[in-house]
Amino acid sequence: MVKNKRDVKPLPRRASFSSKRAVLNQTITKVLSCPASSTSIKSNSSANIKVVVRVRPQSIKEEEGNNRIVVQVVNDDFLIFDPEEETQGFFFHGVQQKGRDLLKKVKKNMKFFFDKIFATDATNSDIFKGSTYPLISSVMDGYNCSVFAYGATGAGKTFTMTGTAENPGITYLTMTELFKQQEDLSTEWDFDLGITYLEVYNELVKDLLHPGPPLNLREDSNYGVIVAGIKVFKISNADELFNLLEQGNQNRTQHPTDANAESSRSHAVFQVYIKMTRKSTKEVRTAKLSMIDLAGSERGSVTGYGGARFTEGANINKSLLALGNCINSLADGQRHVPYRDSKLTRLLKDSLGGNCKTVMIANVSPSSLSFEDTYNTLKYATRAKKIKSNIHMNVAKVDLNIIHYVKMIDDLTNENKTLKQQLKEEVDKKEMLEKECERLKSEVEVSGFCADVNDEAFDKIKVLMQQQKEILERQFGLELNHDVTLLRSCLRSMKQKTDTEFCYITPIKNRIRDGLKSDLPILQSKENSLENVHKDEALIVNIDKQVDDILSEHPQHRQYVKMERMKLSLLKAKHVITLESKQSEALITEQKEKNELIEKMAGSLKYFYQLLQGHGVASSNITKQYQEISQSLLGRKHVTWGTLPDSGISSEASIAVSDVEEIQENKRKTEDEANQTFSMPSKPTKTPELYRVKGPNINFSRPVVRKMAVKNTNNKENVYRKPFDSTKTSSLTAKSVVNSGLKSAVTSRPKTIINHPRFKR
Ligand SMILES: Nc1ncnc2c1ncn2[C@@H]1O[C@H](COP(=O)(O)OP(=O)(O)OP(=O)(O)O)[C@@H](O)[C@H]1O
Repeated sequence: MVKNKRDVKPLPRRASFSSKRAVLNQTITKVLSCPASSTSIKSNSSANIKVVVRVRPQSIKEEEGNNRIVVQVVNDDFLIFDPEEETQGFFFHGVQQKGRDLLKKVKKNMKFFFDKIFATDATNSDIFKGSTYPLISSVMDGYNCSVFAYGATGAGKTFTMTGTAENPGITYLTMTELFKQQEDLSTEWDFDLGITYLEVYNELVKDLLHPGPPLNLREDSNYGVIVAGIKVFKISNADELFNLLEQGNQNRTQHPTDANAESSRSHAVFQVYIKMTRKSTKEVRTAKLSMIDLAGSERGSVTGYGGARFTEGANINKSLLALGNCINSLADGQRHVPYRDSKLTRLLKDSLGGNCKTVMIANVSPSSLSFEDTYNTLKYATRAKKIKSNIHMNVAKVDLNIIHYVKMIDDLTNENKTLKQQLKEEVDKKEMLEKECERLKSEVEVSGFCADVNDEAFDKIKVLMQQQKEILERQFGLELNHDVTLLRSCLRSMKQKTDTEFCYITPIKNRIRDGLKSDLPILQSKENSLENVHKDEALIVNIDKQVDDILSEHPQHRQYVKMERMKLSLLKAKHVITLESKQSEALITEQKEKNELIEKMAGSLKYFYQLLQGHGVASSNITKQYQEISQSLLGRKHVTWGTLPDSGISSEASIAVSDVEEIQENKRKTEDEANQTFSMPSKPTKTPELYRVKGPNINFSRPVVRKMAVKNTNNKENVYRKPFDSTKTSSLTAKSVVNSGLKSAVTSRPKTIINHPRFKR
């Protein structure tokens, strides 16, 4: 039983939470161990706002005034407002009259139905179980959700949302459950969680956790209305939340009024941003959970205040009126909804008519003292029931066209085959070089020449041969370093591109084009160091010429020169072997990673196909494509469909490397295709203009909650870097650059060395 506001325990926004933490934790544990209510929010693409009504107990004042009870809760979804009293008959001079007592007011006796009705004995944990508990799994599935408490001043909104230390409100209960579910899912998902807490007071938006000047609202195509400059706090457990809530509530504007001793004079909006990344597939889900404690509406006469308090009240009423108008427009299905009439309605735009599962908690007093307020609240709540919102999961890959997956898997499979073939060639080449090395070694031994000649020509030859050796050694060092680094960096950047873009819809053309830009600096550096190598090569040729000239005059030194040149050849052969084996190593690693990637993609493909199927949007074409790709992977080795926990299929599949010709044919086709499709500039003359990339990223470290990018049904295309100007292009193509990076690293350099005139000798 509620006494007067001043008689009941203080609300936590003024109480010290820390001292009551222990009691509270026990209560929470009890609350959360109770089974959840059967109320459920269905994950339809279109859902009505769920409306629950909470009737608070009478306050002492109401009780003492012996006021009539005007709300009769009949069962958990039906109540009668202003019920008929027991008919006792109307007697006049002891005689029962036929008509009714005209002095008595006619009762409204109105029947209201809601999704759930909580009578006066309901606790906050009951409200939690019947309202926000079902929302939590929706949040985890990537749906935006919101809950707001609506009602007249003193109707129990803050008690419901914030509660007391003994009877914690649903904000705390919801967050505790959210953390619990987060922990349960932590083996499969990585979580990023941030919160904001703000108030709208006198039409000004203020950060409650980081007080400062008023903040502005901005529209974001993905996240609807966002608050520019609000500070997002990262939290990882309920305790941290507790402190922040306490801190925020301290900052909330609150003044006593006649109607409510601790009346909240502002609308408080608590928001949680969640980003979930599936560890296995890198699927990203984002969701926003908003919990709103509205300021109470009041009649000027009831508050009994003038001046600042009156302005306050007028602003509250103005924003609530705007809210009522929005509710009416949405309920009537009107195209224009006046969200812009107040800051509150702009903030609630998402929750009311956007991509959001919403629960409205209508708080009412049962006493006839609040007759009008209760009646209005029930009427608005009834209107709100009619609002439908279009909801969708904020899952980065749900709208991925399955054909892209098929193409990506095909590409990777082909690439894998090519890599295997290259690897085989490298191994063969290495064997050949080792044999050549042995041969040269034995030749040197057989020649058995010992240079003891001591004349000027011989000294000159000696110096020149020594110079040549030094140049070659420097060249080898450079080549080894450069080619291996280049190959590694090419492979790494290719892998990064595939990995990061694995989970978004990215037209392959754009993806490769973007990737090329990052390869350009590497190609540039390759060009530079190749220039040095060419200079060295010219020097070597020059030295050779000088030696040959000397030999023509002093043929007696031919034997010595031959031996020295053989030594150099031996040196080159060893160098090539080292280079080959380093490159083979990198290729083996790359091949392993490609296999893993194919395996991951196979798992993702299955998961998303099931997801589409679950949502009833897997068309026969998609099903056919899916079956084709799964057929082509089944029966091949190393592709395990069971990478996702629910995949069910555990058969092993292979990516066969059977036909070298087929591989080359495929590669040729792909290159032709890429050549026809696009080209790129010969030089990165200026930094390409960057465009906003919409992706499911939440940058909590930034002060502004910007673009918590989620794919929007209206906005399916990602925005990429500005395409290159096709008029300024060279004949380089995506594939050719990536391939040439690879090819040159893998094959060109060794070939250059083997074909070098000195080496051939
Ligand atoms: N279900 C309840 N059980 C016990 N006490 C309650 C309940 N609901 C509300 N109260 C008490 O009623 C008083 C008014 O509640 P509360 O401050 O939550 O109203 P409010 O709707 O937030 O008002 P305002 O809009 O003016 O801030 C408080 O003292 C609160 O403790």
